[in-house]
Amino acid sequence: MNYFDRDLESVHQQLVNGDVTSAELTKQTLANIAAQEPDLQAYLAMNEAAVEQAEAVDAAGIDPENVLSGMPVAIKDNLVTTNMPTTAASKMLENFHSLFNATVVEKLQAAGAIIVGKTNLDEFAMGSSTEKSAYQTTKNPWDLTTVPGGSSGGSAATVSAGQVLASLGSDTGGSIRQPASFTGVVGMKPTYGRVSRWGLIAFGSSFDQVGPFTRTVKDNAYLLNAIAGHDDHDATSSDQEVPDFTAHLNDGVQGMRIALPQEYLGDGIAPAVKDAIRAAAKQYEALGATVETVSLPHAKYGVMAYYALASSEASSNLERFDGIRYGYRAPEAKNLEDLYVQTRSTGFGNEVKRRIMLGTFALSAGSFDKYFKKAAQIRTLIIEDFQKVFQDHDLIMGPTAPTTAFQIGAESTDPTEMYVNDVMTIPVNLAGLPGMSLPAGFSAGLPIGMQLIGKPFAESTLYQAGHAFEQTTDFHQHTPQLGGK
Ligand SMILES: NC(=O)C[C@H](N)C(=O)O
Repeated sequence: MNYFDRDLESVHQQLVNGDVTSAELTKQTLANIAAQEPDLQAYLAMNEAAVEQAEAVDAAGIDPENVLSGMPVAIKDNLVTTNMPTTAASKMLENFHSLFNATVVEKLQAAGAIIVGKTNLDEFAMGSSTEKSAYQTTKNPWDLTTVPGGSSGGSAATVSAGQVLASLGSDTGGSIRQPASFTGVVGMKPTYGRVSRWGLIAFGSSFDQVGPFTRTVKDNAYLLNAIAGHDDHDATSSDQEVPDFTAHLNDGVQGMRIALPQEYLGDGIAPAVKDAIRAAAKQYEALGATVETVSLPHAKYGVMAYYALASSEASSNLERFDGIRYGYRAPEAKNLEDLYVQTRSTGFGNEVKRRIMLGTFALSAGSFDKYFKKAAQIRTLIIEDFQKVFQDHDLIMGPTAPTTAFQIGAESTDPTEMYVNDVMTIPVNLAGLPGMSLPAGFSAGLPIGMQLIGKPFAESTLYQAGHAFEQTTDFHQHTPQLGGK
């Protein structure tokens, strides 16, 4: 059993008709995950109570109005849960159990979704390959020798492998969109503030957003319907009205003004990726949209600004992991200072330590103006670049990542090689805009992702344009290597 060729509505219909119960579906889902887990390594924890929870939904009756009722889903292991451990893929949080659920977890459960397990990530969401997990490297279902992207690699892989129809990830600089691109699924990074961050383990608090992975654009809209909205626990969550994100899916792109930034088809982008995006632009024109080349002149400084700002925020957010309040504690410390040093030296992996040091340096008295302040100024210039383009365009299109999935181990020597993966996703986080990746082609058997970027809170426009593209292409219907097993 897998979910290829199925979507939320079709499975929901089976549940409503009684063709299958949520408990049966959940058992099949768990069995399928267990069978593929030795190859895929997408999960860090399974929900022991999943079947019991599904039985409870069956007993209460599947809600015919809610496609998530009784539906198995997965979540990234940096979203806290009371009934499963939360590690953020760090040794620091080995065996950590939260006393509360993340708001998005509460919302999924309120909708009747069955959270089957928690997916692997780069430690504390720092990375673009899941190789930085302290526990395991998730594989890409399209080619098990390649990475699924990151940091939400487990959430992307489980949907791509047909194990669940939906999962949640988080995106600070590309962590939903880049893995979606690498694994051939749909991934949405909502507008900053659209989804509550309460219970998401903080990395870069002015960037982090939770968002869904799905096989189709419509399914993605359903998931965002379920998780969006203001939350009193998160002061940065917006009180903007939450529309029905499925409402405009069939409106098409006739008359839509799409911008294609020249910088997004420049040096460093693989030729096959550029070709796929040019073909997608033609497709949009054929569907009645106009596509115009524009410029985002400061986008190229985005990666530098991000690594100063996000690392600064990380250095502050990760201060709490001191060996006393949470998780891991070094066993043989001589005194308090030694406890801090030993705990943090052995509890954090190298990439996390690198970011903490980078951030601490950028925030230090002698460097603040030179790095942090400069980066904040670049952030403003990038926001202004987008504002200018959006004065006379409805959305921006381009590649999600410069390449398709790379080999495991390929980018492990120079950390900055990994950082440039996010060159086209990071500006979107710097500006707080919504961005979505969807399948737009293949190169040597590996998926290529297209990124659509919208105005603040215009996720509906992205879904509308994404759905129009998906309806006229079949990239989302291909089955990965692992699916043949
Ligand atoms: N968290 C993210 O969005 C991933 C990004 N590649 C980073 O390492 O910061």
